Amino acid sequence: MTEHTPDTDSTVVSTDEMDLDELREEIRSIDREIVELIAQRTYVADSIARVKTERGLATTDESQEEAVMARAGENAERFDVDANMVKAIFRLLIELNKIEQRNER
Ligand SMILES: C=C(O[C@@H]1C=C(C(=O)O)C=C[C@H]1O)C(=O)O
Repeated sequence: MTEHTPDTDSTVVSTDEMDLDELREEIRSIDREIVELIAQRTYVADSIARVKTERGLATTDESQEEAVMARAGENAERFDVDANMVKAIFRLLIELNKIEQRNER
């Protein structure tokens, strides 16, 4: 059942709506953190690109990509989220990093 409580303006808002707003605020904060972490991952890729240039290494390192993907699967299981979905996201993150590295070199 939906309860109703007056807010500070004395208009009536449902507690269900308040919960929804709070939960969406939580999502908003998480979304910001996700983008911040993607940015951090991309900055590290810039540094890796410089090391690769110095050492004459190729941008793509398949064995490292396999290790990243395996870790993504393990972490998905650890946090009980769909491993295929998490791996699809990591595939995109890897491609994003490689585009960034190619621009950097
Ligand atoms: C970041 C690197 O460059 C590429 C991008 C990777 C990634 O985003 O995880 C992994 C391997 C490379 O193909 C790396 O070599 O570590």
